[in-house]
Amino acid sequence: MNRASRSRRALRALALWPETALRAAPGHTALLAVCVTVQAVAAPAQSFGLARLLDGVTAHDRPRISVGAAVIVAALLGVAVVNAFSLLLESGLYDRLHGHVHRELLRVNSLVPGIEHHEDPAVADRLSQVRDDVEDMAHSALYLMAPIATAVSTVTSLGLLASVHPLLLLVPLFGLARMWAATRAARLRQRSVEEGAARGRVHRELVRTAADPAHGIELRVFALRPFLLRRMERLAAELNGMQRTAFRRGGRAEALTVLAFGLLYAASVVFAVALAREGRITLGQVALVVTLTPAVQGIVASLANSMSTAGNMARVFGRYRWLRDYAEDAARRAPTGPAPTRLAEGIALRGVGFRYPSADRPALSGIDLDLPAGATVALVGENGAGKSTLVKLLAKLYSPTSGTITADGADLAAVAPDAWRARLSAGFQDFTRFEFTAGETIGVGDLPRLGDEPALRGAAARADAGPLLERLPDGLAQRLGKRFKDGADLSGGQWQRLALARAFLREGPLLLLLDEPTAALDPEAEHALFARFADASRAAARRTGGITLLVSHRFSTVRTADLIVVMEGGRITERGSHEELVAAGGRYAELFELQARAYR
Ligand SMILES: Nc1ncnc2c1ncn2[C@@H]1O[C@H](COP(=O)(O)OP(=O)(O)OP(=O)(O)O)[C@@H](O)[C@H]1O
Repeated sequence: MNRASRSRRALRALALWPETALRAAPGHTALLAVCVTVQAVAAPAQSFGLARLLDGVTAHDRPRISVGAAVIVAALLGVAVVNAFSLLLESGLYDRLHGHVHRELLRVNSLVPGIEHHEDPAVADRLSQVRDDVEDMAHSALYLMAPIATAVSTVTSLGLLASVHPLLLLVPLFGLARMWAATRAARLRQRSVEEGAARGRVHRELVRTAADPAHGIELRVFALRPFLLRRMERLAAELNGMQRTAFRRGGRAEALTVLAFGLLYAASVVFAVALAREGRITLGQVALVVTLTPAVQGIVASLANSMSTAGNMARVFGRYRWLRDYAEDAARRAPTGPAPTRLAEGIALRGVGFRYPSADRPALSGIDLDLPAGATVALVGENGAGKSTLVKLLAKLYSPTSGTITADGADLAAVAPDAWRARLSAGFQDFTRFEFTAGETIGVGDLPRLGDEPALRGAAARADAGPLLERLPDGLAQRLGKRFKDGADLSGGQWQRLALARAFLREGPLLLLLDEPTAALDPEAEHALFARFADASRAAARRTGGITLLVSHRFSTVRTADLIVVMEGGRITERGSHEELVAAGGRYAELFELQARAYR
């Protein structure tokens, strides 16, 4: 990308800075801008007042003395009032922007229909950077005030200095060199942050793994803490090294310009005194130079800071803008076709292949499979065979890299992902532990029925979670999660039953995806649960043609399915009913026999 288009992009990103503040809290932003303007004018106004006062005293000019004193007092009072008021405004502005940014990121993230973007390391790094930028974005309205203040005080102070002698404008002009050095230093620092993004992500992941109580047991059993610590230290040392180099390179030029600026500043005071000795300027004007020049130094410093803040904000909002464009583009490209309301024939996969963006081998190849309407289909196969990948393709979380999936002949590629997912329900082995109330934990499986107590109890009963609800002191209203004082903690199996109840809440889904959702239950409990569920869902399946796709390693459950599909290395190797597959004497029969023997 050339320099012109880079600048255009930076300017577009920069425009989002005030736009975001004004959209989140227009009143607060405008009032705070007025406050900082008053604060910025106050210092030069006091210098001006002092000059008037001194000249009035030397010339015995009483009106001039009064004007000088009035300007000083007004500036002092104005600052006092505005300081008190802006404290209140600042916290309100931060809170509003913080809420706005979180809502906006959630909105933007939910525009992306699939989860492929999490697999692309470049996209994942940028997403992680945007998440890290949230605090900067939440503070951005406050950061915006510094450039406003700087602009106002630059104009007033430079105007006053030029009124004494135009040559004095050389001092702030030299300040531009300082600004260049500060901007370059900030750019180097930022570049080192971006270059270290991948390492930073791994480091954060390691910290999360080490600190998450969920991993506490394995960390202790395998004595993993020192191992994790060594990895973290190595990554931290690499990151620190990159940052140190950037700081050193940027800092040297910045220090030199600070020194040179100080020397020029001293020269300007000597120059003003010389002018006064020749009678070309008044005593008040000397005082103006002496008191304003330190302020000018401050202004130049804040100009440099504002430039570096603006550079930082251009990058922060640039990344956010990229995410927004990416998500809006993904949403625009997503199909919009309607989803079927019932299935007469079923779902057909033809020549379906899939390769994860980061993988060099396909996870699925040449899958030809018919899932008949109303059937219960079990997927079996060893770890890594491709079962979960197939489930994710059916949920439209990924799109096949080759082949087609059709529902009653209609290509799923043309169906809006949200519309299709509204017809699905799903339960996974690595389910989410929503730390809401027990009722809500089930109810999020079908948001319109979040508060429908009979429906929640029905789903809980189908997942055999009824006795669990009875044992909870507040029943459906019981808060879950040990992080809350009144929260009940559940065992892995209990959490899993609630997740299963969530999957069973939606009435008559066209496709119920159950990817080892009962792995934490014992085989008998799993078998009993599915036998009961199959009875209960048969009537609904007849009505809507809904298909249940179950992934399980438990053959006592698998054998009850209408159709069993065996997968190996991303391909289907066998299919049929339990009896057919056992009679065929293939891999299924072998695995079934092995497991049956273990239970005898
Ligand atoms: N996000 C991913 N990125 C890259 N490769 C992946 C990803 N997820 C899975 N794979 C690979 O795809 C292949 C199929 O994995 P999948 O999870 O579908 O297997 P599975 O049959 O469900 O296994 P399990 O019984 O262990 O759950 C494996 O080789 C796995 O390493």
